[in-house]
Formats: sequence, structure tokens, C-alpha cells
Amino acid sequence: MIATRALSKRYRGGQLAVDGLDLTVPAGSVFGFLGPNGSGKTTTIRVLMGLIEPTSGTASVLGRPVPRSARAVLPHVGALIEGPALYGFLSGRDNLLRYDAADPTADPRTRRARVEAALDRVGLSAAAGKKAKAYSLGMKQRLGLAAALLQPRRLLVLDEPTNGLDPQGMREIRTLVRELASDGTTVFLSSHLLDEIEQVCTHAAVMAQGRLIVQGPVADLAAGARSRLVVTTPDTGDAARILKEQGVTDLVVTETGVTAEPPDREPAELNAALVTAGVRVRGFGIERASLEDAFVALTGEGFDVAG
Ligand SMILES: Nc1ncnc2c1ncn2[C@@H]1O[C@H](COP(=O)(O)OP(=O)(O)OP(=O)(O)O)[C@@H](O)[C@H]1O
Repeated sequence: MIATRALSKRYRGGQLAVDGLDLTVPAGSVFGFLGPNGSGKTTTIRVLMGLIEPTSGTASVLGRPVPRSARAVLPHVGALIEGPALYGFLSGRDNLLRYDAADPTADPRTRRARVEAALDRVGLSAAAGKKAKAYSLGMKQRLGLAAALLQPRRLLVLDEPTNGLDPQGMREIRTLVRELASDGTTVFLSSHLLDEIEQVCTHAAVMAQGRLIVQGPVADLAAGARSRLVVTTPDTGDAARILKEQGVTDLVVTETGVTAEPPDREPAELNAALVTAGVRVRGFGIERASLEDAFVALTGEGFDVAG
């Protein structure tokens, strides 16, 4: 759905915002474009949407080169970039009617039905008569999504769709993204939030300082980092000693217990050994590596979740 080859963008001031990017977004994926603020996500999206020219390299959307074929491609792409442009003095419904009227391919006779369907889709039917300026940020974001959904789309491109929303608003947008994806729409969304990508995306690409660090199915990315044995106990010293006696390696004592390399043997035997030795085991398990672990393993640094 999206492919870039050696894509670079240097702004006039000399800033190399995107540096040799090779991105491949498979059809049917919910693709998370992840990176800290300033890592080049918005710049990449602006190139993909034909808003700016790359300095070098190529990009294609739905198999057509952009920006050259942007006019042919973009009607099949719904986009929500840097917050929707809304008229605050118009109702949510009237904003959508206006959007639809601005689309020369949209049949005016079916306009009302399209707008009502889009409102229903994003859960704004009840609030459709309210002025947009009275909407919460999450409602504005949903109205922007409704505008992107007036026509059937093969691809949705969402730039930081949950930025600035409260937890409830974030959940609503995530649920909506999942629903859209289950209907077969490919969704490409940028985010600086690791857990958001883990919750909604099937695939992800990780950016840092304009460069691609890794991309692929989210499950594979997380599997790249190793899981850990985690024992929760107040008796950390004893627990570490017993585990060491049992041949467990890479022991780390934490505030709440002990973590270690997962053992090759049956974990329940280790648990039994701890309990037999009088260690008060309050939790015992192998914890799957998260995307954050993978990121730290790949870059050797923490993921700066600024904002
Ligand atoms: N119009 C511009 N002119 C000059 N430099 C720019 C311009 N737009 C962005 N940059 C710079 O390019 C780099 C990448 O910015 P970009 O907005 O693409 O990152 P981002 O990952 O989308 O971050 P954010 O989430 O903060 O938008 C940053 O260093 C930024 O300061």
C-alpha cells in the first residue's frame, strides 16, 4: 500500500529530516509508524500525501508514484494530518456536508446518507447537531475521521491520531481504528507511544533521527528482545541465592523481586525450590518482551516518550 526507497528529505535550513528510508506497508495491515518527536514521521507522511517533494529517493502509494500521481491516488486515501480543519461555528453534521460538497466526485443526491453513515461510523450521530467548537478534542478527532471516511478508502493515513487526547478519547480512537481495520482498510498511523502501537498495530516501523531502525510484524519485533523470568518476592536476597544454586543465570535484583534469564527447565520446579526454601513467592512467571524492550535492545537507549 505504501513503499519508499532510499527516501530522503532535507529541509531548506539544512535539517536532514528523513534519511534513506525504505518503508513497506503491506495491504490489510494496521501499520504503526513509531518514533520520538522529531524523528521524521510527519515529514514522511507529508511526502506520501504529495504535500512536499522528497530531496531524493522514491515513494509510492497504492502502487503509484507520489508526488507525481498524487491526484490519481489521493481520492482512495483518507487522511487525518495535524488535526482536522473544522469550522467551529458549524455543527459536526454541517462540517461533513461541507467536506462532501467540496469533493467533485461526490454525488449530491446521496450526500445526506453518506454524512449520516460517516457520523454513525464514528459514534457522533447524537452530537451531530452541536457546533464543532463545543466538541471535545476527541470528538473533533472523530469528526476528522468521519470526514476521511465519507468515501470508501483503501488506505487511511493518520498522523498522531490520539495526540492530546485523554485516556478515554485515546481508547475511542483505538477502538475505531481496530474496527476500520477489521473491514479490510489498511491503516497507517504515526505515534510516539510504544504501548499504543502494541495495542492496535499488526506491523510497525521504528524511526529515530530520520532513519529506519527496524520494521516488520509487531509480534516479531517484540520477539527480537528476550523474555525474562520474573519472581515477585520481598525476600530478594534468598530468592537470588536459591535461583543461582538452581543454575539460573543473569540474575538482577529489583525493588519488587528478582528477574533472570528464563530457565531451560520446567519453571514450576524452580518455583517449588523457592517455596521449599521459605521464600515468600508472590508472583512467578516468564514475561514476554515488550516492544519497548525490543527498542531498548536495538538502540541501546530508552524510548523517549515525550509529550
Ligand atoms: N518545515 C520544516 N523546515 C525545517 N525543518 C523542519 C521542518 N519540518 C520539520 N523539520 C525538522 O525535521 C525533523 C523531523 O521533523 P518531523 O516533524 O518530520 O518529525 P516527527 O517525527 O513527525 O515529530 P513530531 O511528532 O514532533 O511531529 C525535526 O528535526 C524538525 O525540526
